[in-house]
Amino acid sequence: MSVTPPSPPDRLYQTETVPEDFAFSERVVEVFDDMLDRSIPFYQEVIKATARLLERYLQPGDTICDLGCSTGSSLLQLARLLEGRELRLIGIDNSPAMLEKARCKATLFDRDKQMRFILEDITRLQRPGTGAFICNYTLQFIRPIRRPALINGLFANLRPGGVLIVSEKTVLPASALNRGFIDIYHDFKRERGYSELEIARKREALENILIPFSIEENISLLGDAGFTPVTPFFQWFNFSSFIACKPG
Ligand SMILES: C[S@@+](CC[C@H](N)C(=O)[O-])C[C@H]1O[C@@H](n2cnc3c(N)ncnc32)[C@H](O)[C@@H]1O
Ligand SMILES: O=C(O)C(=O)C[C@]1(C(=O)O)C=C[C@@H](O)C=C1
Repeated sequence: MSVTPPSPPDRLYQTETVPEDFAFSERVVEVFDDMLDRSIPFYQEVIKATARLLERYLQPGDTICDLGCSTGSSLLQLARLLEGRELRLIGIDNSPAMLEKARCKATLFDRDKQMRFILEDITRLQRPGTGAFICNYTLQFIRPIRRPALINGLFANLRPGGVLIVSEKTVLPASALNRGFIDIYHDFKRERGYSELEIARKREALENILIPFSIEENISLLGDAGFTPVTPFFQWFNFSSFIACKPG
């Protein structure tokens, strides 16, 4: 079961005008839950896998901080999957429109007492003693040059024994296989009702905005910050999820 109320269908890229650069604008927020549902392979499965990992690592009283929480779908699902555990749930995003929607959804599902949504830039975050950070499909929107400082900051803000979960779109550099993975991803989108034109226009809008790293680059980024072990726990073609542990 998903804890997402129906969102209007994502038809943003059906129009013929030249697409603007992708941004988390009010137009995107409006259709965002439908967009994620139809654009991120195994989105719900990754949240379930994350819950399975977190229940093994977290301690009573721990805080889970979801970075780039958008409309709060992951935190709402985690609240349900980790029901009965004494955890504090915090969602952080720098889009007021996303947070407004997240707060409405939390109220709608009677979870508003259990979680807080905070307007903040994740590159300036100060939350020492956090038990787990989740950074799903968000790092790819941070300029590559700023990623090491962000990850170093997350390492510093985790308590010893804490974990960071990262999910990202990835790239296979200089590889013909990369083209194949992208084609398979576009088939996935087509099967979910996106037209050729919508797929092409979204791709253009995301150019230079969503900058994917390879699996190896993500692992190095996390390892260089001091996380060990670092390992993927999920992969579907050009989408991967990693767990990175701060030694206890
Ligand atoms: C693709 S969405 C993340 C999806 C979400 N994590 C989930 O799994 O449902 C990326 C989010 O990151 C947020 N974001 C991008 N840069 C940010 C920053 N520097 N600080 C905080 N949030 C940021 C955007 O507003 C957007 O809501
Ligand atoms: O539509 C795509 O091509 C995507 O990469 C999906 C993706 C993502 O992975 O973050 C891109 C933008 C939106 O934030 C939602 C999903």
